[in-house]
Order: sequence, then structure tokens, then C-alpha cells
Amino acid sequence: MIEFENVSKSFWTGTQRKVILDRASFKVELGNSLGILARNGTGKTTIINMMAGLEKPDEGRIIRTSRVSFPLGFMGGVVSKLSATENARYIARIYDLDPDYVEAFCRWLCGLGEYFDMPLGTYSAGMRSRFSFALMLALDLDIYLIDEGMPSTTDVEFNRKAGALLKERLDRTTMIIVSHQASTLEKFCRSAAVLRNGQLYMFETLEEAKRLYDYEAHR
Ligand SMILES: Nc1ncnc2c1ncn2[C@@H]1O[C@H](COP(=O)(O)OP(=O)(O)OP(=O)(O)O)[C@@H](O)[C@H]1O
Repeated sequence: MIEFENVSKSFWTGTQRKVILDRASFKVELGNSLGILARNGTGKTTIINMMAGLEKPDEGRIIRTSRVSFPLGFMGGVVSKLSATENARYIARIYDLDPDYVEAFCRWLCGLGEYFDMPLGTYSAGMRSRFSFALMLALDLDIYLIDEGMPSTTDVEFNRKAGALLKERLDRTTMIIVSHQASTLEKFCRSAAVLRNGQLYMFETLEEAKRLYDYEAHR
């Protein structure tokens, strides 16, 4: 479970205060994957980063009682000088998992060929993104955070494999996906929320959330 309790967050842009959340309270329970609809620039990445603990709220509390991923695609924790093999085995040990399994899983999912044994510093952005995505999936966490704005990969085979894995995992893991369009959320989430004026409005279904989101767009 992730709970936001009276959380406020804003940025000073030099000329104005940009409010992302204003004393917002909401809860994401395990087993109930959530899609968050928000217009571009309204704070999608900031909210996901706060859920991951990468960014602190100005006020309020964020309570996590489950194993929460970093935003998928985030490269924190890996070492550029080391190869994917070395990174995978190192992270496996931190999470108390079998290094052979984590290495084999990532090797299979990434499709990096001989690059898997070369330093991450030699990878293209897409290759790095594939590796960090695979690593996160190998860790088998309770809640996965997905930011549509994350560097995406154009590797068709990888996207197919990773997409299928995410769908299969929906039974036992919870996804939180932020996006500016409902179609991205349809595949993965039943319930949805709309981020608007510093509040997160929660709905039982994506349909209901879409109604508020679309209504806003046409005002
Ligand atoms: N560290 C910061 N300092 C000042 N302003 C910031 C900072 N981080 C984010 N912002 C501003 O806060 C707003 C929300 O940023 P955020 O990246 O969370 O939005 P987003 O919805 O993910 O955007 P996009 O859809 O463009 O990726 C933006 O206007 C951004 O410029």
C-alpha cells in the first residue's frame, strides 16, 4: 500500500509557484492497479518520484507498506563502469535473490547480445532503458511505478516481451501508471484517477475518470 497523507508539493519557477499537490490524501491498495491521468507538465513525473521516494513532499507524509519499484526506466542503483552481468548479480544480492536467476532473466529479456558483458557506459539510451526495465521486473516487487514519459524503447521484440510480462504480472502485482492519455492506461488499469488543481480525484473505473478528464479538456 502507498498512502499520501495531506501531501503538498510545489516548485518555484522564478516567476510563479507551480502547485503539483495541495494537501492531497489518497491511498493505493495492493491488487488494485491505478492509472493516473494528468495533462503534460502538471506533475506526473513528480508524483511518481514521490511514490518511489526519490522526491520529498514539502508537507505531509507518504507511507509505504509494500516493496515499491523505482520508476521503470530509472537508472538509479546501477554502475556505469560495470557490465549488465555484474550489475544484475550485484543488485540481486542486495534484494536477497538468486544472482543466477536475475542475470539469466535480464539476459533473456534485454536481448543485448554481447553488450550484456560490456560496461553500461557503452550502451545507447534505449539499451540502458531495456536493461533497467528488465532488472526491475526481475526483482519481483509488489508495486511497479510506470511513467509514460520515461525513455521508451523502440525495440519491437523487447516491447512485446516486456508488455506480455507486465500483463501476466497484473494478477499478483500492482501497477501505478501516469499518462496524459487514457489509451495507455486501458491495458493495465481498472481504476483510475485524475490529477487536477493539486488534487488527485479517484474513480472506481477508468471510464468515470475519463469523463472528468475529457470534460476538463472541453471547457
Ligand atoms: N526541480 C524543479 N524545479 C522547478 N520546477 C520544476 C522542477 N521539477 C518539475 N518542475 C515543474 O513542475 C511541473 C511538473 O513537472 P513534471 O515533470 O512532474 O510534469 P509532467 O506532468 O511529468 O510533465 P511532462 O508531461 O512534460 O513529462 C512542470 O511545470 C515542471 O517544469
